[in-house]
Amino acid sequence: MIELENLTVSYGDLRAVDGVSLTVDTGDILALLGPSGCGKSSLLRGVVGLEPSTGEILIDGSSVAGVPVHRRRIGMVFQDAQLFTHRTVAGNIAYGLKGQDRGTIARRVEEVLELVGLAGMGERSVTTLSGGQAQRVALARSLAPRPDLLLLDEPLSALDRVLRERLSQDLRTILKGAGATAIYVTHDHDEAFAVADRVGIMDEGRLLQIGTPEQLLHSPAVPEVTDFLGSAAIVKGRVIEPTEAGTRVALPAEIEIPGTVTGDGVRLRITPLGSTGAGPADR
Ligand SMILES: Nc1ncnc2c1ncn2[C@@H]1O[C@H](COP(=O)(O)OP(=O)(O)OP(=O)(O)O)[C@@H](O)[C@H]1O
Repeated sequence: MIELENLTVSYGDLRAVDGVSLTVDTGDILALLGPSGCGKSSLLRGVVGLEPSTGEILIDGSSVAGVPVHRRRIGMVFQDAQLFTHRTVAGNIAYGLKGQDRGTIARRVEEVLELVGLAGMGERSVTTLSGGQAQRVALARSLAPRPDLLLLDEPLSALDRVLRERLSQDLRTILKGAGATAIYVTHDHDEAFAVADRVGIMDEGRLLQIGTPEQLLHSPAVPEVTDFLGSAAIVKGRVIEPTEAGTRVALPAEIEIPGTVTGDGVRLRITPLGSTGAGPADR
């Protein structure tokens, strides 16, 4: 379990993170969502120890104060994969496993490659990978040492929209498969809702509200949450079966949407909600 108590990260007079307190249970994924400059990356950098911070950071009840970055057992995945180009895929993943015997390393590398959907690609040069594959390798590299906490800073934002949507689904499956406790930073609502169990909305260094997508949309704590998320309705759909084209889902015959509709109809956008565990919903 990760607990932040009154975490503050300052650059001179600017409080980029301003007294944030939150908890992430073991195995849960929290997305931090907010406009550019609200302090999301600074929060991650404070937690991992790349920026000095005040307040408490507890991992499974123990404070990480004074623990150097490389001893914190925290993995990080960034927007660009930041792979070592002179190493193979397997060489990149093995990097975080130094000190273990070769057989153990080889087994773990295969295990995480399978987890991220790249089984058998260990000997490939990383320079031959697509952007999406490179991010999967970066994720595998971070997961390999079984970190207590994984921090992901806009890991999909360099990819195109279609790939981003597909990978956000996969990412949730991968993180859940690894049993990872994760904080996932993004400015994309759909991505946050697809990947996370709970979402925290940040603005100007403060955490405005933390909750499930339903709680944020239906019971916003402050008007700024609605300003940022916009109005949306969550309509639960029941998953019937997978089909060749996707998934067959039953929706209620009539749904209520916010606002007044004056035209001929409405267009709906479908966002699977990772947090419900109940399958796709219509938003
Ligand atoms: N090294 C730094 N020195 C001074 N100010 C900084 C530094 N890094 C970030 N800031 C400022 O801190 C505030 C928060 O920045 P941060 O990068 O944490 O926000 P963010 O929400 O991650 O933004 P983005 O989504 O654009 O990455 C911003 O006002 C930014 O200008």
